[in-house]
Amino acid sequence: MTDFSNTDPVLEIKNLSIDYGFTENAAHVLRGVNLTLHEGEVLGLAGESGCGKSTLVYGATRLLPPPGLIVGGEVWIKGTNGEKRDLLRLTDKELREQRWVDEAVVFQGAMNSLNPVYKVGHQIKDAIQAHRPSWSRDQLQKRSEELMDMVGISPDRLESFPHQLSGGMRQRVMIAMALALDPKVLIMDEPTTALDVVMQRQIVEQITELRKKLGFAVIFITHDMSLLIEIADRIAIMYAGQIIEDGPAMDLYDHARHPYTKGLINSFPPLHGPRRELGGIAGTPPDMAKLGKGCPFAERCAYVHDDCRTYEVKLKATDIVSDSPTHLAGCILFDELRSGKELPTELMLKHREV
Ligand SMILES: Nc1ncnc2c1ncn2[C@@H]1O[C@H](COP(=O)(O)OP(=O)(O)OP(=O)(O)O)[C@@H](O)[C@H]1O
Repeated sequence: MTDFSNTDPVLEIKNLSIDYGFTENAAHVLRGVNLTLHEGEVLGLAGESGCGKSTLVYGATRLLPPPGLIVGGEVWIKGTNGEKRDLLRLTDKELREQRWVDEAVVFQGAMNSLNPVYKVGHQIKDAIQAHRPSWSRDQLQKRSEELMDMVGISPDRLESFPHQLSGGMRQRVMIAMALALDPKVLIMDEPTTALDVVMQRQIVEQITELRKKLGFAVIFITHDMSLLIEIADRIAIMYAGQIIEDGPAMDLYDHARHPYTKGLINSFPPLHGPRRELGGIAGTPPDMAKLGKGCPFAERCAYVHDDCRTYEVKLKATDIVSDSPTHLAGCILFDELRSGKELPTELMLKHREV
């Protein structure tokens, strides 16, 4: 786990807002999200189903299908030439040219998106050729073999059809394809969810290895906090379309600030360390089409009080309780702590002590 906060950002999402629908009934699914990914960093994005993780990354990469609508914000990406451009303001042609080169996305359920009637090699070469039309057949073959090798599959499997590969192998092929043009940013939406735990582990280890070797930065989406702590340098937690906590992975895991993060961590068994009783979070996330004022977690929060009903969630430093200046949280308790009120004891404890 490394601190990348001093390295240059490769991706900066600023104040991104996304609606589903455009009538007065539109659901404001993403509300002013800020997120920064630094060069070479693995950023884990977690939160319960429906909190907006996929909407955030597909919106930020302009891959969001209708009725999703970007209603505001900026997404600055650093290209391979070092120049920063706002993805939301590129023309379609510019977008096509930079996609796969600057950033690549491995979609949720990607392993099922290989075309069943073409051999794997054909599909990898096709993807490369779209961006490197002048490459010879030999060059395409060589790069495809290199990519298969990189993700731990024998290059002779280029001759296989997707159904001849296991789920884990198909997922690796998708990762190979995403890395084909050496992108600086790799976005992975639940890349291991459909796989058994052994395969999950192997894929996570492989991504870690490849990241070290090739130096790309990763946004890794999952709802599995235990898995995230294995791979991420930094973790951002989403709830009801907002980032409610963002901090160095270990600090966030050990000493979660937001009551929601605490509940989320407590919902998964730890991969290492002593066994502990699992909790969970009572209730369900709010209906995004009917969000009112105040903290959207208030209804489910054990520490809720009157002021939470009008509190406007805003990420702020929590260095008042830790020495990590980059650990941010959007919870009224920390504002109150600053003004002299005490924090509930459970929130002062390290997660391992709870
Ligand atoms: N096509 C759509 N029309 C209306 N609302 C949608 C649509 N797609 C998603 N939503 C809503 O947007 C919210 C965020 O969904 P999103 O898929 O981004 O969440 P997620 O955190 O990625 O969930 P998961 O972990 O299940 O993939 C949800 O409340 C969902 O109901």
